[in-house]
Amino acid sequence: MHQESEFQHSNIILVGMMGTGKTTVGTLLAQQLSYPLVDMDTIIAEREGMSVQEIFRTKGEAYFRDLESQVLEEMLQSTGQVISTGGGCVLRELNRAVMLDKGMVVALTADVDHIVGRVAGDTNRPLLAGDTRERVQTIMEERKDAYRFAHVTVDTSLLTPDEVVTHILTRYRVQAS
Ligand SMILES: Nc1ncnc2c1ncn2[C@@H]1O[C@H](COP(=O)(O)OP(=O)(O)OP(=O)(O)O)[C@@H](O)[C@H]1O
Ligand SMILES: O=C(O)C1=C[C@@H](O)[C@@H](O)[C@H](O)C1
Ligand SMILES: [Mg+2]
Repeated sequence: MHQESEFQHSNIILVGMMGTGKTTVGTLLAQQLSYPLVDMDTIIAEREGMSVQEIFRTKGEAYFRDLESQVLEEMLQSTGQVISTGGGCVLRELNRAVMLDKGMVVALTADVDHIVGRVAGDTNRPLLAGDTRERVQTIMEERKDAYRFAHVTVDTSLLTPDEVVTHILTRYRVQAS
């Protein structure tokens, strides 16, 4: 016996640490639902005409965070979208409140080894510059509570992106009663 999910047709908002698969899973989810995909990092980079890496370097993290909050609020005026947030979007209380109000918030997690394996060699993440493992461990420790506000949490460490999508869609479409 199932009942319609409270979330059906609302936004699906993916949050989580860098490398947990928000962009990858978001792309697949959007395809399956025929929803538009809103990748916040991509929108911010397009608006500024430079990569996230360049924004951090030339304008600083505070500037990026303000822009991120502004874009989030704008994007959440619409419904029926998949939104892949940037990894640090959860750091502001106001961002978390807006997300909870405007969709089903899904936190993707993964253990340090899997994250390091996924992001190794990619230079597009300014906060991971230097010793990647040390940076991932430090940021995960700093943010260990920040991702806990989500409606749903999926540990992606041992799942393929398609399996992560299946978990999310099950929760999105129906709630077991
Ligand atoms: N479940 C998974 N299993 C294996 N590899 C994965 C999985 N999810 C994502 N990946 C791979 O990990 C890398 C990082 O994924 P992705 O860019 O989607 O992460 P992200 O959460 O969007 O990171 P960021 O916060 O930096 O934007 C990509 O190479 C992707 O193919
Ligand atoms: O975790 C973070 O703070 C970040 C994650 C990326 O998605 C980008 O938004 C940026 O590199 C910062
Ligand atoms: Mg991403």
